[in-house]
Amino acid sequence: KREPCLLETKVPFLDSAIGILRHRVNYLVNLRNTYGVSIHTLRMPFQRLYVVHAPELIQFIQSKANATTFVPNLLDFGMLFSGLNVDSQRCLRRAFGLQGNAFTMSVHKYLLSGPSLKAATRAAVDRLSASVPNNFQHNRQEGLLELVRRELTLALTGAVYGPENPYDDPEIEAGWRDFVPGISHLLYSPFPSLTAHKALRGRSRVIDAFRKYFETGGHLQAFPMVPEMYEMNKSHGLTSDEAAKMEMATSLAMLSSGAVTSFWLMFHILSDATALQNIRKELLSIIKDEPESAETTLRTKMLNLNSIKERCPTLVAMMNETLRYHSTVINIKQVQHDTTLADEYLLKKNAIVMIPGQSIHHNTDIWGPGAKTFDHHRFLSTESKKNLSSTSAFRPFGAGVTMCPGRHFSTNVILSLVAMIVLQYDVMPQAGEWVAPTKRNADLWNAMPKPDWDVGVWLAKINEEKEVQWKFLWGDDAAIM
Ligand code: HEM
Repeated sequence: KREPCLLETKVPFLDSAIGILRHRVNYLVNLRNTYGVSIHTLRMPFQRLYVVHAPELIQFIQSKANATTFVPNLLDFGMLFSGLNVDSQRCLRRAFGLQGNAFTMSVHKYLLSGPSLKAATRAAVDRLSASVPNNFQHNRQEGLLELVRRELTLALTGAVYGPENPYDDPEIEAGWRDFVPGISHLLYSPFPSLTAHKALRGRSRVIDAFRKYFETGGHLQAFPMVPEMYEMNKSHGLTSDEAAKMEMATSLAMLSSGAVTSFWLMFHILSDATALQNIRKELLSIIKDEPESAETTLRTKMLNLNSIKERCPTLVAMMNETLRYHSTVINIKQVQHDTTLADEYLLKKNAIVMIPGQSIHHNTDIWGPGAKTFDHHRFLSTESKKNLSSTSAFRPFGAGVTMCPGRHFSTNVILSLVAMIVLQYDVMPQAGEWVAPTKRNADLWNAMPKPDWDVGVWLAKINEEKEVQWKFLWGDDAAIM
């Protein structure tokens, strides 16, 4: 009786499974909207789930005092979809317990801040500035998601895996794309080998490529994070082949949300003429003309992308609003022992606590009456900006010790890609007008929802810029001044 109330119990144990299958990412938020509860229980076969919606309860769960009661556990998720064998799983559980894994530790060490974050960002930006002019051709027609996805995949993986990046091979990139839709099957299907056959074949192709990459020393030329986590996994007893599989976890963290975020950000910018104009104006105000050289007749314009966060408030505000408005993040923690939350709710040992980000991001008490609409001005106001630093209000990257350590790397690279596109191209909808795709089929496990269909666009190089040669770089902070 003291447990949070149980909702939807027409068919015991199966209501929730059916609800998730039918409504996917919207299921938990629909329940909150229907019943208006702060916390409730869902019963799944062999598992109790508590879904927490109220900011004050979330604060209790996240408090330092409760850090050992509510423990995140991403290791199981990583091991499940990377296909590690039982011995390797045992090794990693023994080595790390619930304290992350070699991958999460290395990302925290290398990408969270400092010179290594700068080096990784710079490597990704260099790749983008070389590839955008080749792939974004005048008059090209393609899906917007597909355009940004390919650019980001090659830039992010290139920066991390170095010159021998397995994803440079289109076959391997296609293998990854085949694999991603299978993740939901690995999580929920009793027979993934039957229901996700194509996805598992794609995974094998990617893993084989990584085996070869490590065997031939490709990792020795990579960002130091890669050899470090490989060696760490081997030192805990994984064979080389099994350690290579853990790159599925790195790839998923790196690739699952960035392209979708860029798609929605681009969509909102392009479909709002005022926003687009303001963003172009802000970017143009920080461009420098390079001194003319005898070698070329083109004018060279240089943009230090490192200054965007300081000098382009509208672009940054739209990025934050894209994350707030669209995020489908669900934080998952495991209850370590029977406990009473906020002196009221009994939570049982081994149950899973789920915190849907949308309950917070669309909460009118926090964000005002317009919480459920996209507002490109929202984060220009001081009041809303204050909320950015509170994970009880803004949590697209999670919260606490497991808060996404790749958040700065990904925002740096996404903002850079968007700046390169809007400065050089007019991007028009093939359909004649911008129509936002629905997100009904988005995956429950992804922090950002993929659109149900891609939006066909038509690229036109901006006329004035035909005579211009662009130089995009990620400079030192001092260069901003
Ligand atoms: C827009 C892009 C991204 C979004 C929205 C995003 C979101 C998230 C979220 C919601 C979590 C779970 C946090 C929690 O449980 O509290 C997470 C964890 C993580 N992310 Fe990201 N992420 C992005 C990009 C990246 C990139 C590019 C990398 C790495 C290169 C990365 C690496 C990680 C890692 C290692 C974790 C696990 C942290 C831990 O357990 O300690 N992410 N991310």
